This record gives sequence, structure tokens and C-alpha cells, in this order.
Amino acid sequence: MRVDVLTIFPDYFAPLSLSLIGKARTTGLLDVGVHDLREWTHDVHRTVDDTPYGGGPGMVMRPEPWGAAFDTLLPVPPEDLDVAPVLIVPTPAGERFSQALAADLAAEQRLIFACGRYEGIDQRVLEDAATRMRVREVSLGDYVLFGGEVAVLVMLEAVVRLLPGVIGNADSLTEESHANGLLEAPLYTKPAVWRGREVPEVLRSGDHGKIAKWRRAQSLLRTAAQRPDMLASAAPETLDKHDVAT
Ligand SMILES: N#Cc1c(-c2ccc3ccn(Cc4ccc(CN5CCOCC5)cc4)c3c2)n[nH]c1N
Repeated sequence: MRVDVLTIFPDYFAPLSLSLIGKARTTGLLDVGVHDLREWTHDVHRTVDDTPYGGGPGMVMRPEPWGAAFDTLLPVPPEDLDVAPVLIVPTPAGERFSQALAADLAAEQRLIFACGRYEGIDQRVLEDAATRMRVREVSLGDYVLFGGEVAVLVMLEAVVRLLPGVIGNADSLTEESHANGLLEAPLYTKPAVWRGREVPEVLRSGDHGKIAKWRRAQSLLRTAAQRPDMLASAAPETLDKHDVAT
């Protein structure tokens, strides 16, 4: 997968050289380019913002640097939008990011992330981009950040960990929270007793059928307690009829 990130704060993406994302880059599973948007400005102050038409708080990101940057990253517009790169634009006004969206993006060949700052990006940038990329405006959640960089780090981590070969044990991807529509069961490791608290006996029984059943029940209980909304929207196959009976 090829990923390009456009930002006025490229240093925010130093973490992309660490841990499993860094390993994915060195092993060739992932190719990342981080680009300073100011490279596409031409004035002495390298200006990327201006006042909003119609008034309002703060500043808005000017369209020219974005347009020039996309011209560089995508010199030949794709003939078919269906195979064009996906441009992800973090914004408080976007669709909610989710594990399902992460999975969709993990199947793409090329992603481009546009990190806005100030109050956002001139809308015409997204309209122009949509003529040559599949544009997704995406929000992490109902709270307000200073800009898109942190959101891109979160989305990129969620996507990259789904790429084949990035996580050694792919089984862990199927049992984790949100992978199967439920929250994961509680986790334990050694010692068997810690400060008087024992690991549930079933987990040390070696009976894998009982363990799977216990984990399923714990997962349902945890989801009901922490995220009843997930149970309400869980696909019917997620809630096996036996879950209710036992
Ligand atoms: N993903 C994600 C995000 C972001 C996010 C993502 C990208 C950018 C780029 C700039 N900002 C700052 C910003 C602050 C306030 C506002 C609202 N105002 C706009 C002008 O009218 C008044 C209202 C918008 C933008 C960003 C925030 N925040 N929360 C998420 N889940």
C-alpha cells in the first residue's frame, strides 16, 4: 500500500517510523510519503490560510497549495474513478471513522490523507479533488481537535494493522473489539494470583470449548454494559441463539 500525507506539520508523523508501522515500511508492506503543504506555496511567508468569505471565526486554508499538491501527487488523472486513490480528509463534519471503514481502506492500493488546520480547508479543494480521487470526509468522533494530523495517525494505525503480514498472528484480528461487532472479553496473564485476585479458573482449565463459551458470554456482558448501542445494531449472526439461552 502507498500512503501520502499532506500537512503543514510533517514532524507530527515521526511516529510512522516506529513500531509495527515502521516495520511495515522497512519490510515493504507499506510505502509512506509525508509532504509539507508549504512546498506548494510561492510567497515569502509560505502562506496557506486566509480569512473566511462571509465572516466567521478563525482562518480557512487557501485552495491553491492543495490543488498544486494534488497535481504533483496525481500528475495523470485516472481514467476510472473506481480505481483512483482514496483521499481521506479528516474533519469534525465527516462520516464517523469505524473498524469497517478501516477494513475498506485497507483493501485500497493508494491512500492520500489531507490534514487540515485552522477552521478547515476551502470547500473547492474537495470538489476539485473529487474529479480525480474518491474523496471521504471522515471524523474520529464528536469532539474537536486542532487539526487533522492526530486523526490521520489514528486512522493510519487502524488501517495498517489490517494489512496482511503486519500483525504476526492474524487470529487476534478476528477476536478483538469491534471485529465481530462485540467488545472483546477480559484478558489475563501470569501470575495466576496477583494481590489476592485469581485468574478465572476456566481460563486455566485447558478446555478450549469452555474457554470459548466463557469468553463469548463475557464479551456479550461487557458489550451490554459498555456499549448497548453495539448490541442493538449487531448483525443477527453476531448474536447466536445459544448466547441468549445459556
Ligand atoms: N477527524 C477529525 C476531527 C477534527 C478535526 C479534523 C480536521 C481539522 C482541521 C481543522 N480542524 C480544527 C477545527 C476546529 C473547529 C471546527 C468547527 N468550526 C469550523 C468553522 O465554523 C465554526 C465551527 C472545525 C475545524 C480540524 C479538526 N476534530 N474532531 C475530529 N473528530
